[in-house]
Amino acid sequence: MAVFTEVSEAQADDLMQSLNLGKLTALRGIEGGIENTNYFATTSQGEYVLTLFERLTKEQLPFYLFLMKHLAGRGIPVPDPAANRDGDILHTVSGKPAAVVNKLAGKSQLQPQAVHAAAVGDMLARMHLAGADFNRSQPNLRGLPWWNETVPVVLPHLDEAQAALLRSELAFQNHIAASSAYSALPRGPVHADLFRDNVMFDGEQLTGFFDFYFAGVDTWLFDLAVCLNDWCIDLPSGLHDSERAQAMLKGYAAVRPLSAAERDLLPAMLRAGALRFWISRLWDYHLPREASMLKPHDPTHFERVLRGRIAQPLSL
Ligand SMILES: Nc1ncnc2c1ncn2[C@@H]1O[C@H](COP(=O)(O)OP(=O)(O)OP(=O)(O)O)[C@@H](O)[C@H]1O
Ligand SMILES: N[C@@H](CCO)C(=O)O
Repeated sequence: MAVFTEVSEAQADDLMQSLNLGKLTALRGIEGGIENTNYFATTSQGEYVLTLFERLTKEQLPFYLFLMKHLAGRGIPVPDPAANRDGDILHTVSGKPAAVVNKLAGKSQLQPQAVHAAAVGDMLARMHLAGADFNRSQPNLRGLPWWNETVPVVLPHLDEAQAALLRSELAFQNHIAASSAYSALPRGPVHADLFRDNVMFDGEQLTGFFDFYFAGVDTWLFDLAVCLNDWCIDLPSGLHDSERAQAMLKGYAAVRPLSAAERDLLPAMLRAGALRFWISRLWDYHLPREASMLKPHDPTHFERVLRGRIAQPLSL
């Protein structure tokens, strides 16, 4: 259940009418998700998603919402936040910041084949290019500074071998981030959390992707590494699937070829992507927040992925 804040039909109807989206005919709480309150709202005009932001602030939200609007305007299939007569896309419902977006068609593909990985690679590259001239900037709030802050907090919960791995990988990533090769990587707005549950498919056709609330400005290669670490890793073994990875890389490079610096640093960014989600899952697991984390994700999965990425670096 991901309804942390109740919204009445009257409240939702008022909002939908102020957005010129028609009269509310149905309102249904959405069960998935652990961060925000989400409802499907049906009106006389169509189907929408109403989100009340439980943790993100009014200062952080414009970056995500305007990025979605920018990408949607460029034909990227992402939810388009609805504006009121004054052009505002960030609203207030029950005292919480809120947004209304169009409902995307399709469903998640939780057992992807190479064809799905290729479609994600293609779409990710299109998103990177379409976002290149987005005029707002916000860092990836789950990037290196957050890893440096959070590792000492989770270390006491680990056994000796895990703690040694976490410390040494963090040192490696600090070293990489200070290198001139890393500075040469192209960057821009990235999704940073484009896992299987955030992409919709109709058969083999990618129909859209959502959940931009970990987006930020970072290297495009990091975004690709996050996708490779989810779409091209077998569950629950954590083993790399070469066929899906080659398909994703090919799909991406057909739209935006990787530079020499990106090819060189792909193994290091695959490790960075695994480290990022190992840390966040450890943090969520050992330091649960009130009224959230109904079912924390397994941190050991990304420990396995990281060990695999170190033992068998992916070479291009
Ligand atoms: N624009 C959309 N179109 C269709 N379905 C959506 C849309 N936005 C959200 N959903 C549905 O709502 C569910 C929850 O949304 P989401 O994943 O964004 O939750 P969250 O709590 O905000 O984030 P998290 O996944 O990080 O816990 C999704 O799994 C999806 O089924
Ligand atoms: N994709 C994240 C959850 C937050 O969206 C994870 O699997 O740890």
